[in-house]
Amino acid sequence: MKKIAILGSTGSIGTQTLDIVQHSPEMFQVEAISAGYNGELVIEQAKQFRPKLVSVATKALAEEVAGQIPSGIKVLYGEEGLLEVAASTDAELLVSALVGSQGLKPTLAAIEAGKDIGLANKETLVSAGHIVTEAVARKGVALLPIDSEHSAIFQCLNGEKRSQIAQITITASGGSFRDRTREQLVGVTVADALKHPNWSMGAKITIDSATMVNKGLEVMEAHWLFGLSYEDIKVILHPESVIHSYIEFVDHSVIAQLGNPDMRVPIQYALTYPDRYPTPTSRLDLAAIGKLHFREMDYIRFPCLRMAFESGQQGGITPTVYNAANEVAVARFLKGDISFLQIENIIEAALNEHEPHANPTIEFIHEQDQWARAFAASIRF
Ligand SMILES: NC(=O)C1=CN([C@@H]2O[C@H](COP(=O)(O)OP(=O)(O)OC[C@H]3O[C@@H](n4cnc5c(N)ncnc54)[C@H](OP(=O)(O)O)[C@@H]3O)[C@@H](O)[C@H]2O)C=CC1
Ligand SMILES: CC(=O)[C@@H](O)[C@H](O)COP(=O)(O)O
Ligand SMILES: [Mn+2]
Repeated sequence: MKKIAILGSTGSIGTQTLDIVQHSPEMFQVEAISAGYNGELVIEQAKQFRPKLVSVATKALAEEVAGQIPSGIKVLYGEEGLLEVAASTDAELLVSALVGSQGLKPTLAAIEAGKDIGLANKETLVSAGHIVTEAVARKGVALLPIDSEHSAIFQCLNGEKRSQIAQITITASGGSFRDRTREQLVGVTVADALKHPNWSMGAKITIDSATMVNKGLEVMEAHWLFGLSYEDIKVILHPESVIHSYIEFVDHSVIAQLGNPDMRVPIQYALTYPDRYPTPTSRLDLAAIGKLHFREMDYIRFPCLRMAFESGQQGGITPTVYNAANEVAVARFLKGDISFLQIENIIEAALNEHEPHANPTIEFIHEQDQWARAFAASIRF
């Protein structure tokens, strides 16, 4: 039985992780879970999965939750609660599925505590890739990708030598506004932006898919996960999200990983790696699908992807700034405070304003993350 902990148990990845556990209860034991503000759901999860530890965002909610779940389950809150869920229990593996760079500190704490990581929270690697990968190597833990594209590449790499990769190609669905011109993006609504064509995900990543920031974060995530230079990472538009990504090797042989768009497949693979077991998902029927489509990526239509490549290539503190500015810009868009196209204006302004800095310490990363957030929040149009 594998003992796991989940950061973000009430989110899209968190609930799908618990769905996997529910499907194979003999395989997993949930030691600890963390939620933010969804008290009702975390109470239900605590009753069903009986973890030893639950954490929520605030003290008031912790008190409310403690009164409604079986006695004996410890309830914590805030950053201390996240750190305890990540690092303090007997869990062997942490599913890191908070949204945003708030996942960085608890994910690092879990690594330092010797736990394997199932990584959904890509912002952690974007914001502090060199710190996270150094800690992973020093502690000898496994960093197992949950993000569908990175799970695909990881699966394609089984038994292959990384030195024999010519390039990897990450597929992008194009998000909710794939077929609109830039002119047609003026005045789009939050509700429209939240309609992803293929995946049901949290609000922040769904907006990131529409701006193509998600693909930008994934390019930087792939750089750190697979040790690839940015010249060897390509992005292609693939509207169906059936090919999750592929690798071309030096002999021009190409290996791809395919499947219906369902995150429970990569989540379970991270939980059970290197073994595979049945999942409660549907089988891929290529004959029924008939055709798959591909298009060259248009970096003028999607400037956030261009800025992501530039930020990754600049390295140092720049990806931290790109990510933090985007997090604030997306929150402002979701609140109705700015328009869709102003998300990219905010990222660009933060990148222009920041001072590049190579090899930042974790303290400087946290400081610059805060600087970029304050800057992105201060911009008026
Ligand atoms: N969803 C998907 O299919 C995919 C997601 N990812 C990545 O996985 C991560 C999670 O995404 P997703 O599951 O969609 O996001 P969701 O928004 O659905 O879930 C986020 C989780 O984080 C919790 N949370 C948010 N704010 C706080 C806070 N201040 N304190 C404590 N907990 C908090 C939420 O709690 P609550 O709801 O209780 O407030 C929720 O459990 C992201 O980094 C995303 O990019 C990667 C690939 C696919
Ligand atoms: C499911 C998953 O991994 C998401 O990150 C997905 O990739 C979003 O889709 P697009 O960013 O390709 O629209
Ligand atoms: Mn993805």
